[in-house]
Amino acid sequence: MIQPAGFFFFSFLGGFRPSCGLFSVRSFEEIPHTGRNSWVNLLRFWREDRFRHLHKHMERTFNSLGPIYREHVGTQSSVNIMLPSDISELFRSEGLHPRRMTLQPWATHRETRQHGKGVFLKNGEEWRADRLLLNKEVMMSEAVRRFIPLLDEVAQDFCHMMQTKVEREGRGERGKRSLTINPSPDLFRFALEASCHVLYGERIGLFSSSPSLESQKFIWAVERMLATTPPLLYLPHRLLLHLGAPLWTQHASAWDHIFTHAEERIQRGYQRLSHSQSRGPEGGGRYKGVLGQLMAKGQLSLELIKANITELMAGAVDTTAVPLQFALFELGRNPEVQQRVRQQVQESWAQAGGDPQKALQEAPLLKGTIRETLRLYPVGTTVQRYPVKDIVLQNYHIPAGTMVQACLYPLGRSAEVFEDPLRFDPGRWGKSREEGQRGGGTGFRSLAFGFGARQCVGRRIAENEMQLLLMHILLGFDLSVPSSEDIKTMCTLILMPETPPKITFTNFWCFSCGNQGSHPFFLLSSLCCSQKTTDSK
Ligand code: HEM
Repeated sequence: MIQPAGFFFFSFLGGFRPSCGLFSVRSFEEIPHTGRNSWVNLLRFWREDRFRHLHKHMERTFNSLGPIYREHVGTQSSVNIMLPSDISELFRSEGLHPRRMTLQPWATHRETRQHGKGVFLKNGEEWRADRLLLNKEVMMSEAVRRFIPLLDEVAQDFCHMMQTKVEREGRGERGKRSLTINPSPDLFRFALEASCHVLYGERIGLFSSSPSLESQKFIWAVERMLATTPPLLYLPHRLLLHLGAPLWTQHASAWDHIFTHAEERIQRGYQRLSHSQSRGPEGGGRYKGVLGQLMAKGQLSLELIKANITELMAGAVDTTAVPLQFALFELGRNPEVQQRVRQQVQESWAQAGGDPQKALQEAPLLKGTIRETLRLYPVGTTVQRYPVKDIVLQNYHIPAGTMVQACLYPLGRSAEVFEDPLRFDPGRWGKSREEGQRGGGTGFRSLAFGFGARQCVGRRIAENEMQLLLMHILLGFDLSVPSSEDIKTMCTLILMPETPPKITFTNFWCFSCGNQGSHPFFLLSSLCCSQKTTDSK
């Protein structure tokens, strides 16, 4: 069994202590709870619309019951925690194959519809072996180096599309035109275009004047799947399935659409790959996306490749499009922060000589911006684990197999964990661990992508995709917001704004030569023009 580095050392220090001299461990039953009757609790959830505001409900409950509580709602029971020290203890006790709560309705759907039955339900060593093969194509630095240019191309195209829009529809004098829009639909298109480029190695033309209806339908299907999942987690969904409940029907048809979309693209990718292989070595040199890599290597069966690509596609769009909305909003309402990040980005881009990966490496505030956004607005509000051995949290005994949830929304906004928690400060992540972060230094504060063997497999795609887009936006536009009031949020399966925020984009312009934003040297006209002179030599 493979364990994270340091596991044995930590388990030796912090393993389960049934009771120790000074204070004895309290029983599981003594953990504060929100009510023992899970069906009464479920009714309360429905009545008070708590599914939509689960993150706020958790925050309130921690405030009233303390840093650990039990909750029983419908078919789900969990122990909820929020302090980094407890979360680190939980992750130390995870096995190789924690079951993930969110996959249950999906798994039932797959079983009943006979879609590659069982493919997603692999566990243990078998699952781990597949995941390691997948990691090579999406997580390892060699893979990241290959797909960054693809993401960069889409990010630059997004900015050109936006520039044209601002010039055409914006107000103000030439060179400083502004346009206030809800960027959400464009960000969804960006996320889908970027993930298709990386996964299938092909562009799907979503920035063209007539983007395909098929792609828009895919975006709607993912939204519907996410929105219908939370209630299904708390209800006996096999029963719903047999009753033909509308919620279940919507959920199932959304999944069917996602599977069909992925199936068609995979089929096309497969044909392209066979075609290029038949043309001999000269056809095989170009990077063909994750799908092409997996097919060319042939280590996973076609069934498994399909399953993994479908899962990646389903997880790829909303997860990045939504935090980008929050990031633009926070940068827009914090102009000094925006200027600090922009300055770093300008310098790093100027020094990187057009190499996007180098530019990102030299601009840590961009990474800080993403971390800070996900601290305040975690896409997934919880990370769940089933410990494989008994553990002690807050001096309560937690039996192996209990579902324990690390609650990221209350964690990210806790004054016990973060100094001035509501301040948007990308710089806090570059500081030494103790600065800007409270409560001792075990880490486990930035957990938006989960942790360990089962952490988000799309993490590197997501981080680079979001950073590249923000980099080009900051190079090309000044951002502001018409209203700096806090955004009201709601939970579907992911945390999102109740109403997408409006953002004002103002084009930058070099007054000397007329170069427009997104040009690396746009602001300092001397740099812009000197670059032109150098180029023309
Ligand atoms: C800001 C963006 C994203 C966030 C915050 C995020 C967050 C997460 C989290 C918390 C998990 C569960 C991890 C755990 O239990 O330890 C997860 C799993 C997963 N994510 Fe992401 N994700 C993001 C973007 C993406 C993208 C872009 C993709 C696909 C390209 C993706 C695909 C997946 C998949 C397939 C899993 C399941 C992995 C497994 O169980 O093996 N995610 N994600």
